[in-house]
Amino acid sequence: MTTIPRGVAPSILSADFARLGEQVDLVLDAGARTIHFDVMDGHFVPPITVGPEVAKAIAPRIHAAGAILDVHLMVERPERHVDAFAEAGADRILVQVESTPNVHYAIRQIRDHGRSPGVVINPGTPVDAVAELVDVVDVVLCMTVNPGWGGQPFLESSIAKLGRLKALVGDRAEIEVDGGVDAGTAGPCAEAGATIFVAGSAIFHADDPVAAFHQISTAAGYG
Ligand SMILES: O=C(CO)[C@@H](O)[C@H](O)COP(=O)(O)O
Ligand SMILES: [Co+2]
Repeated sequence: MTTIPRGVAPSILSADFARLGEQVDLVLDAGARTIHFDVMDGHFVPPITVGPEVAKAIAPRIHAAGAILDVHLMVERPERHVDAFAEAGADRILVQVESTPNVHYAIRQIRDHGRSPGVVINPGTPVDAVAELVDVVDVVLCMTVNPGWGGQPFLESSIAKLGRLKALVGDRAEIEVDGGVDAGTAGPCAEAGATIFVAGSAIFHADDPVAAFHQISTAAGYG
């Protein structure tokens, strides 16, 4: 496995898109080493968000800070989009196991671009769905809300699920959590085995996003 930054990964889904560069710089200056970028196509999930051109626009400032761009593809048939995001500067590309019959192929595409692959499972997807993929990815992301929107409450059943996922994954891949992560939920996720903590609204909707970043980092054990 390549070296992967652990800790809190701010999700720009909840940032002010009119000031996107400034908002990314704010969390990079606070110490974020992973910036999470949610891509939604209006099919796999109802909303439509951003694409490779926006990734390309923010990637240079992320890389200049020594951080990585973590692209979460909530799109049908992600294998059609891997090339564009790799060329746009994505460092890690996460594909949903539910989004394609060819998830192993998509992971191979990501690796062939020299990027880091990850696989994502939705709340309704059992951890066994990644059993044949753990050895070909760097990260397994466990959705702790249903995908598609920021600001949803953390699904408490995720803690027991993370325990089952950690038992399956062991030290073969990092475990990332995404959805409803805040200073209250990050600690239990860390105890259950998570090492990467995506947080959107808890950071960018906070009165003081930098303080929120530090609080969640401390709660996760990366303060
Ligand atoms: O992938 C997603 C949503 O589908 C996330 O990355 C959200 O951005 C998380 O937002 P919060 O739950 O932290 O507000
Ligand atoms: Co996400």
